[in-house]
Amino acid sequence: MQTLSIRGGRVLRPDMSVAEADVLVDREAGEILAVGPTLGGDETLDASDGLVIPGLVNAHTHVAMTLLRGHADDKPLDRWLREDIWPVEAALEPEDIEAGAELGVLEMIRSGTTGFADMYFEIDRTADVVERAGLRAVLGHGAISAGKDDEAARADIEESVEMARRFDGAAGGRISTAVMPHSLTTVTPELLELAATEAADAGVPVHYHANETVDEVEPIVEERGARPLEWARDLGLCGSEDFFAHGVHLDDAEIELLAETGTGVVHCPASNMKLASGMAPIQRLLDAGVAVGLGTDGAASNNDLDLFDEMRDAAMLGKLAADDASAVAAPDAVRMATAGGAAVLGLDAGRIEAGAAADFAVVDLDAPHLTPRHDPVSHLAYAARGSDVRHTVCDGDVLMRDREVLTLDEAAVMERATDRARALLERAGA
Ligand SMILES: N[C@@H](CCSC[C@H]1O[C@@H](n2cnc3c(=O)[nH]cnc32)[C@H](O)[C@@H]1O)C(=O)O
Ligand SMILES: [Zn+2]
Repeated sequence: MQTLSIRGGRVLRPDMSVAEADVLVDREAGEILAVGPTLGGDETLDASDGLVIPGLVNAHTHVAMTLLRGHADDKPLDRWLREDIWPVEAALEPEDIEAGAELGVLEMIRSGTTGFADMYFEIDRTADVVERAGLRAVLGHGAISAGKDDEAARADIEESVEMARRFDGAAGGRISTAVMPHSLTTVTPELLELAATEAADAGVPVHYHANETVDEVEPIVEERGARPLEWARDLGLCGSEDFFAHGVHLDDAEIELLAETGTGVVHCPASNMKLASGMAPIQRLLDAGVAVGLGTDGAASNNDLDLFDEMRDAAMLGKLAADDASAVAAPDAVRMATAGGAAVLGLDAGRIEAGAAADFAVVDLDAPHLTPRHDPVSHLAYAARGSDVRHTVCDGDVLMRDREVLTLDEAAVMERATDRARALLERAGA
């Protein structure tokens, strides 16, 4: 057995307590063997002055949108998508997806993220990047009906189903998939239903956008006489494996429905603030026992893929939304970014304990903004940043050691993404 030992640091336990301990990993099984005092190993990672935390989970993103970072800011969702994003996305080529996914994955590894859910185009390219870069992902082809004739819209859903079948279990099991109809308002009811049936048939979840803005909720209430998630449940989109992004505008009955059905919600606080979509009722979701994870959404509405920012934003916005400073406390934010997201995505990760997947990050606490160290969990939620991550490990493999990413050529990735982004905007006439 090949072992890896993370030594000399402190460990964040599943109950959010912190203890001095080493972590011993079975590299081949990609599993944590033990957490305890001075454990030897074939290879060692230095965690002194550090905190070992579960790898962060970015439960909703469009990873190749890194190419559109800073392309269009300061507009609401509908106008932002229609005027700025969709026209450029129409000019995307497979090579762009690859370059953008490499950039996004690089940024995620650097900031301690080891698992993500991605809804985008050309997922074979993203799958290839994930395979090479070494992290975990739930991938899906985002399918949309808006702007397409019936036949093209149906073909898009069919492509999403086919991709989900093809890539489920890829990269030695690090990749799983979902059928991903874009949203409750941009995909026709017939095709939403088809997505649900086909996903069940393929044994994969459904992932979509829902209740992001008031403008999306109102037409459904008017046309269907039901709240969007009540209607989504009737279409078959609210199973215990299924998950959706946003859930900004939810009423009590919908929250109860989500708890009862086990449907996962991915909270994207930065995107919700930037597009002025609103404040999601996160404390109410947590109180009701709904499974909640955190997502950055795409880099064009965030504008980065740093889950540390998301933890802080979730805690801050959660308090504002509840008008209560005790709402969405630091441990809640950290839990959503780790075990919460892992549960939403169906990953056996998100906790540092024997038997769990060896997905973790070591946060360097030796920094002015993390001094003094009264409470490391408070620091994770409120003071730490992605750039404080020293090592990142996924599936027992070291993806970043001493801030050097080992699985991607950082300079080459940034250069290629810059070139492809420039050419893309030129091609799209943007
Ligand atoms: N096959 C589809 C692509 C859908 S991918 C997912 C889409 O979600 C878009 N997107 C990114 N962020 C958000 C958001 O916050 N709400 C809704 N859509 C978003 C993104 O730009 C992308 O077009 C097509 O033919 O257009
Ligand atoms: Zn999104």
